[in-house]
Amino acid sequence: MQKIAVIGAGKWGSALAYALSQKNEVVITSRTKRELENFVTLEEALSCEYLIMAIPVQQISTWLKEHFTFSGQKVLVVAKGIEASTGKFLNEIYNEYVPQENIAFLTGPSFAAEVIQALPTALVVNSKNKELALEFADMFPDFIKGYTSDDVIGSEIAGAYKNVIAIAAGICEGLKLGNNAAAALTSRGLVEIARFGKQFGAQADTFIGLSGAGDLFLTASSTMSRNFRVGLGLAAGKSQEKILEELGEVAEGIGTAYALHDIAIKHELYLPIAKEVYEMLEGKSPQESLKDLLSK
Ligand SMILES: NC(=O)C1=CN([C@@H]2O[C@H](COP(=O)(O)OP(=O)(O)OC[C@H]3O[C@@H](n4cnc5c(N)ncnc54)[C@H](OP(=O)(O)O)[C@@H]3O)[C@@H](O)[C@H]2O)C=CC1
Ligand SMILES: O=C(CO)COP(=O)(O)O
Repeated sequence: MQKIAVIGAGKWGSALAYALSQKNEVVITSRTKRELENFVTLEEALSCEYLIMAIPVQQISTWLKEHFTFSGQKVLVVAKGIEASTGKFLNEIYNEYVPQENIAFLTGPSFAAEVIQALPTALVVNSKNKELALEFADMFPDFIKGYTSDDVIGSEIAGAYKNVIAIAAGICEGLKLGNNAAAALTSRGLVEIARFGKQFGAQADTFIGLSGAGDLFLTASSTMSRNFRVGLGLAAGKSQEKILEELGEVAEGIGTAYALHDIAIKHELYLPIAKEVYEMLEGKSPQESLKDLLSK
């Protein structure tokens, strides 16, 4: 039995702690203390051989700098997003602290609320170290089908970018533009993600699999998605602050839209949906943005 520590007891960290505890010994820690039997100090968590990192992307650089020293741990990063302040991908951030052979990234369509009910789910463990990917995939319980991939950058881009497309899809729904418009937006979103991924060396197949189309279709079609709900809020004319206050949870698509905006300028990339999401977050009218995206 493996001893695993989950770091970050939010929705996803808690759901994964539950899932992994079916076959392994699991402890959990978080910034805010919880009254849980298996809640431990950060120091104790960091001494475990396996770490599940569930801290959101926009906070992770500071957290790693303040708290993390590598001592041989095997790390599975489960967040999805791109750092807004630097445009760095998660694997670039973590690679400053953890060697490539010790790190893996989790992607795929997976609402925490369904994982915690033990509903059937398929996930992908992505790592340059195939043995490590298999080791993590093997830790999942029967209700989670674990796949592996070595396309770290492709799966990471897919997982991060779909949150931005989900915001656009939420706006489309909020504005009642219909099913045709939603399908157009989602499929064009997938093309936009894949084109962006190609620029950074991703494998094309990743985008039609679980990490790409799978997670995009889930997130861009359900009010269970926080990012989709951000879109609904924007369509209703709410401010970013008000939306986040009502949400009470992280929505990585916001920071990622800002990151994509900077990356697009730096690399001169055409990212039409991400650009409109960024502009709506900056105050452009959703009606105007969706018209620019969907009309001639
Ligand atoms: N929820 C889901 O269905 C899924 C989420 N993800 C991804 O997982 C990541 C986490 O999401 P989720 O758990 O849902 O988010 P939540 O909003 O539920 O929880 C956020 C977590 O981050 C911790 N946190 C926030 N800021 C800091 C900080 N400055 N230092 C340390 N810890 C901090 C919080 O700690 P505390 O509460 O102790 O203060 C909390 O544990 C995101 O990247 C998300 O995109 C991926 C797949 C599915
Ligand atoms: O990544 C997710 C599902 O795979 C969760 O999406 P939200 O953060 O939009 O809820």
